[in-house]
Amino acid sequence: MRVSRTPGRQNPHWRRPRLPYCLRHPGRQVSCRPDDELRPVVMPGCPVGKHALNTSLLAWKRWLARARPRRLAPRLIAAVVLVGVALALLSTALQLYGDYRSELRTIDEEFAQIERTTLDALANSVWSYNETQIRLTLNGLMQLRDVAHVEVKANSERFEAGQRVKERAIRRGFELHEPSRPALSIGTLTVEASLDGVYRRLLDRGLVILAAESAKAFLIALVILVLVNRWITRHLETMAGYTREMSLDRLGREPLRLQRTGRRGDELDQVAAALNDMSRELGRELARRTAADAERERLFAAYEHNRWLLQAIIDNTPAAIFVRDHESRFLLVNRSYREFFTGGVDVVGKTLEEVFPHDQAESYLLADQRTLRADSYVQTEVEVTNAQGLRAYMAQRFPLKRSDGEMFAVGCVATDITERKASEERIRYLAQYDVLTGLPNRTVFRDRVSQAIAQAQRSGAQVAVMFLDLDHFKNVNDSLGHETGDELLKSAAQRLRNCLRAGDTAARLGGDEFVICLPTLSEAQHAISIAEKVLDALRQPFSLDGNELHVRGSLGISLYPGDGIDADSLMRAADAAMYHAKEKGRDSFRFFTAELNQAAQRRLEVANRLYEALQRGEFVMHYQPKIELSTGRIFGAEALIRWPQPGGGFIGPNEFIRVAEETGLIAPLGEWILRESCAEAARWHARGHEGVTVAVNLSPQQLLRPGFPEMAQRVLAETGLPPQSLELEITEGVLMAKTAENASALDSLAAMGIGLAIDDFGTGYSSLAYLQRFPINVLKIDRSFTDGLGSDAGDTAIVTAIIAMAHSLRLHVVAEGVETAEQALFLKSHGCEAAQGYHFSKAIAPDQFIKLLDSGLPMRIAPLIPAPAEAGSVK
Ligand SMILES: Nc1nc2c(ncn2[C@@H]2O[C@H](COP(=O)(O)O[C@H]3[C@@H](O)[C@H](n4cnc5c(=O)[nH]c(N)nc54)O[C@@H]3COP(=O)(O)O)[C@@H](O)[C@H]2O)c(=O)[nH]1
Repeated sequence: MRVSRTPGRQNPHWRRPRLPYCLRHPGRQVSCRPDDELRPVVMPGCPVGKHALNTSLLAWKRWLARARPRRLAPRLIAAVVLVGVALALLSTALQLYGDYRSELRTIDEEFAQIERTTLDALANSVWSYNETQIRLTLNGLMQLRDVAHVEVKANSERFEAGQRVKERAIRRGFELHEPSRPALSIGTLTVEASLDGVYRRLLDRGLVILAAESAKAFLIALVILVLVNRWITRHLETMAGYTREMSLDRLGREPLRLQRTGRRGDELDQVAAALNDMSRELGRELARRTAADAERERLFAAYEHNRWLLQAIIDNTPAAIFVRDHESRFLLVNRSYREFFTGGVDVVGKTLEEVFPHDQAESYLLADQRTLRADSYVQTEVEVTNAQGLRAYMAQRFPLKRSDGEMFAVGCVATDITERKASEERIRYLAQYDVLTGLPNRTVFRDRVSQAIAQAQRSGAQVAVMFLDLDHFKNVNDSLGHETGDELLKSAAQRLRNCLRAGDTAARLGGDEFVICLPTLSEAQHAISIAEKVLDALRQPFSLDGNELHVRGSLGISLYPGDGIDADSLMRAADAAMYHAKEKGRDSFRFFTAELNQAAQRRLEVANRLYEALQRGEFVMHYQPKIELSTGRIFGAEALIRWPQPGGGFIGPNEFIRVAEETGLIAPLGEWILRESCAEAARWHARGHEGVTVAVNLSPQQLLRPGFPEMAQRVLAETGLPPQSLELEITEGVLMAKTAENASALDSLAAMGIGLAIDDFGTGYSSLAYLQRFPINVLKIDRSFTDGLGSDAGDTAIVTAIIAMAHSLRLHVVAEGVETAEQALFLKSHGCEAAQGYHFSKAIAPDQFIKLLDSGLPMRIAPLIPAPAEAGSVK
């Protein structure tokens, strides 16, 4: 880049300020902007006449500026010549003046000489009146250089020579004295010297001097010019050319070199050195600035990139982001903010009041101010209706500070928490309500009962707590499926609600268990009427999925303060009363009593002792023989668990299996039962009773647990029992629940060779479909049907039908609960392959069972061994 000769137009660094000026007041500057052009302006209050004059002066100045010689040498010559001529004139004038004075002195000396040499002779000539001599003397005087006229006056005589001079003459008169008497004047001599000659000589000499001086001055000027040109001007031109040619890329690189010999160190060298210094410094400065510019450009590019990146990030972040200054003016917003809060409109530069309705703007402003006052994060929740509907946002404001610590704005990141809030609401709901029925759950119910108790304590009223369980709900679930079961629970819950007043609470504890709280009960009779109302409501048929279901309920009632003084004790009491109602024939209600309290306490005690009993190995297995009816041979046994109690007797499985299921202990307990039964059967085999099978009852929860088939396989491997010698008894309900998982587990078990029997067949759905679908080998007729054989036509018909159906499906049939020889004979005559029951043997201890096997005797229709003491009696 070259340095411009008119830098103001091209290069801002070299720009010469061009100030506007007033045409009327050219010397006066007026205020201007940096980019103002030189332009005439008229200042107010300037007389028009002066204005015109100033315009002319300006024009002249410009003309002179243009006409002024550009080169230094001619100007120098002119100056030297002018000065030389002036000096020559002065010197000539001085010389001429000296000559003039000298001429005058010469004239004076001539007059003195006349006085000395001529006056006495002339006085004698006059005294003697020697006219010729007088005339000769006068002519002689006329020979003097400047004498122009001489005149002698004596008495009346007058003698003269030359011409009288009227002006520019010096006249001198001399007295002529009588030679003998010097005091006596005899006449006068007047001599006139003309100055014309003097002047002429002076002029000639002046011209000569002037010419000589002028020539001298010219020569001197010429010499000066040559020298100045040689010593100065050409170097100045070199400097000018160097400066003109100076460009940004040559700065500091090519130093100025003058064509001079030797080291002088004079002003020119100093100027050249200064120029080189300047060029070098400028070069360095340029390099520094270029580097700075490059760095600035790099930084700016980086800044632009970062800004773009930041904007891209904040625009693509799902959170809404804004920055507002002290005056609530938006400095920055991202795309999400525009979408969520301003309907897509860009609001940067606008204030809150310009964007939002007054109330909204006011609340946002208050939040901003709170953030600035607090000087820390401030979190608020905002609800906004936008294109996505009503959304909730969590706005986290934070103060923004400058490097000096001064707060200048509020930043905010607002995240959409609509889903989270909905989830929280849902979690809160789930924590308090039963999803299926919408009724409060146990936690809320306990709370309501506690509140009711607190209120009753003040008012002296009673509080009733009811525990309701749907009778045989399990059967509905098992036979019609869970969906229908769920629908039934929902409908039952609705009916419960309909039976209650405002202020009463109905809740679902889980499964088919409901609880009701009646606060401020004035008398127990009111609880009875509600209980009857509830049971009556349940008695009305339920129409679900095209089925008409008849459901009953069992209901227990406890009262505050008589049956308990807190929510838990009242609920336990109502639960016990409900069990009592079930035991007493269902579809009824019972109040809690002291005896029930004992039973409930016992259930609690069982639950508490169960784990320790398992750890200590307190359980034992008993085995009930299974008889082949055609031969009377014992071909297997059903393993039945017993819990012996100190002092004799057992706690029956009916009492603790359900507790084990409720507490989750059924898993380890079930595994122990399987291992113990398989080990025992392996012992039978070891004693030579190969082929004798053992049937183990499976709780529904056991089969549904993942890994059950693997566990069974492990147990068989550990005990050495062939899989074909193991039969697992499952209920119909197990097959109905979670069909896919069951099918997989049952298939695995069957694939191993384990036999599968359906226990209590006939009490559930009795579906042929699942018998075909699952790998079942055996049907066990429930003892409730066996019980009516021969006496109850219905039971007899059912049993014969089951036997026929099982055979058609190529299944073996085992009749349970055979207590009489008639029942055994009937079953045998109708093709039932096997039976078990008290008629043959109760469940007996392992050693007894081995003895029975070892005896090798076939079972007969009549019992072979006397019935032992009641093994299942409950302690
Ligand atoms: N998951 C497991 N359940 C088990 C296990 N052991 C037993 N049980 C289940 O407990 C219920 C009660 O069993 P229990 O008190 O042992 O009663 C069994 C027999 O004693 C009884 N029985 C047998 N024959 C007769 C009879 O002729 N008359 C009569 N009144 N009762 C008789 O029946 C019960 C066996 O029933 P079932 O299982 O249906 O074959 C009971 O439901 C057991 O299943 C266990 O180890 N695991």
